[in-house]
Amino acid sequence: MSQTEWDLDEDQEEKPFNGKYMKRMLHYLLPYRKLMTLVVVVVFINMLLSLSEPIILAYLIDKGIGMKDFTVIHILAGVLFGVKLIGWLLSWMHTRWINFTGQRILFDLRQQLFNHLQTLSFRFFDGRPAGKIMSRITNDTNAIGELINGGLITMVMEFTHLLGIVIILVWMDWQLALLSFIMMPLLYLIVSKLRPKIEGSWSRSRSTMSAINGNLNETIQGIRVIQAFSRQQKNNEKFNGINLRNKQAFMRAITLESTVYPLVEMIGMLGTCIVVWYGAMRVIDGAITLGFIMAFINYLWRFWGPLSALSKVYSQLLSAMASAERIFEILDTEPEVKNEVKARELPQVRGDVSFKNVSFRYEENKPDVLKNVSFEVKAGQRVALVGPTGAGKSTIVNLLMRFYDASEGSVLIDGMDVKQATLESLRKQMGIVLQDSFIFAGTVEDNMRYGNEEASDEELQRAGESVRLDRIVSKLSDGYQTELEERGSKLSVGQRQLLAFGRVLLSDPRILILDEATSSVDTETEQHIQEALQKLLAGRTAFVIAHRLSTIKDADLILVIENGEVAEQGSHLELMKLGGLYANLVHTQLSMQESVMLQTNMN
Ligand SMILES: Nc1ncnc2c1ncn2[C@@H]1O[C@H](COP(=O)(O)OP(=O)(O)OP(=O)(O)O)[C@@H](O)[C@H]1O
Repeated sequence: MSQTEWDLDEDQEEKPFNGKYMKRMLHYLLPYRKLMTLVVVVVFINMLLSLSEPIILAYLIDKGIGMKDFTVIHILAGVLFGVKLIGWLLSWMHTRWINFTGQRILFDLRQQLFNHLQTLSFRFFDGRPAGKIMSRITNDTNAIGELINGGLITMVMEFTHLLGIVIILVWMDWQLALLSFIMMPLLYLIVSKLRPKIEGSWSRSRSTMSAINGNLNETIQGIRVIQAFSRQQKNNEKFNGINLRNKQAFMRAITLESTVYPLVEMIGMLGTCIVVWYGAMRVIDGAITLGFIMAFINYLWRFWGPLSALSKVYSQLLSAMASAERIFEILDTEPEVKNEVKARELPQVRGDVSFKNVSFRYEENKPDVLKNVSFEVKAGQRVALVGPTGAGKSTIVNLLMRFYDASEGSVLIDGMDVKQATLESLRKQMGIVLQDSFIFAGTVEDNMRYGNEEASDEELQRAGESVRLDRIVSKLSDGYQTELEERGSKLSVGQRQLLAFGRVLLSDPRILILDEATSSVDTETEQHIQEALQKLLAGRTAFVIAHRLSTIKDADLILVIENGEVAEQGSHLELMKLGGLYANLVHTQLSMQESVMLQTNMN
């Protein structure tokens, strides 16, 4: 599935309320419970202060202006100012505290996810595009952070605010209060009918935006292939389609929203107008005072704010539920390959390796990729793994590194089952160089020291010289301190390979795994690589997924893998004598080489 398709097949944006997830989310608040209690108290006091304003105003109108009492006017104006000032101060405080805890919670959650992610086994990453995992760590943690922090406080604050207003309105005049709520059923009907439509359109707008991002990502990553195949026109059409869908979804959402909310406000206003009309008449009747009706109307104005805030928090809550489900799914995934309870440190190994009747499948209910594989390798031997593509060569080294555990049988190092060793002590003694070595952003030295930070400068220099990296480094602007970009894009394929050799040599593993590069480099670099390789392999048990006849011929043991089985094993001479699959492979390669040489000579 392409990135774009994954994005169009967007995860659900909202999920019904789930008490279990809510409890788990609230757990993240626990370390900050004291501060949060303080926030709730401050918010509550602030709400009381804010609710007192219309009443103060009413007194000011009735007792001050109405009775022409300047002392009351002075005092109440001062009180009003004081209330506003304290309110502002309290708001400043609780906003600061909420932001502080919000950031702390986000920090904790992101850190926990990142730490956990690094422990997960390859199988977890096999079936998930990197973009999706990244979006979980960024977007989904944000959604949860916003809810457990701002959202919950808003909920408490606005709910008590709303309750306070209703109580005051009923306390002031229950008949007038009932009259002002006359439009509520109609409002409820409109909002409950239209809100899902608005939310749905926004959700579509977001998911099409995500598809736009996915498409951009795929285009940037694959720009070489796109241009090489001249696919720009086709890509434009595809992008146009997604872009159009995004525009339409946005327009629908904004049209609905700009119709519905003014409508809601107008209907709300109708209720207020009825109160104004009826209240004004009662003021003239002398049944109520001017200050009273002013305060009453003021509370009515305030009524809508908490309602719309609560409806927003509600959708925030549902989208946080969807995010929580995705995040907890990652956090609840146990690493498949992990230290057994009785795992021991693997002592310094000699390097004997044996596979005993090992079978393996990548997925349950799928056929075995390795079938009953057995072989013995003595310490210091060089093993060449050869065979057609998809035969299972990489899978063998994956099991040796314990990236996956064998489904049946056992993998032994110096006679000890790798499952009994702690992962760290096992992998510390192994080194792996893949065809396209991953280079991290940082300096050449950082990359060299990746497996052994404590190495001395001399060791670093020596490793660099051994693999002929020093010649490349001396041509770089800052030598070993030259900054490399992510994936080492400034370096050529051959240079990246030599750097990877240097990195492994410095970590000095007892067992080395090497996926020999198939891509051709110029003869000089090839010669450097071969020389570096000899240095690297010397004195270590080495498994080479070999493509070059020269490497294969030099091997102490050749394992010919076919359809997940060891079809033949032995030395070059033994296998040539056997005249089987290996002999055939060698003949094919030799005749290919001859025809290339013939062609070169003819030209
Ligand atoms: N992560 C994975 N999930 C599912 N199946 C996989 C996975 N990796 C490899 N396979 C399958 O397992 C089989 C063996 O793959 P493996 O990579 O070991 O072959 P290989 O001999 O190293 O091939 P090549 O020389 O092309 O690298 C193949 O059929 C492949 O499709």
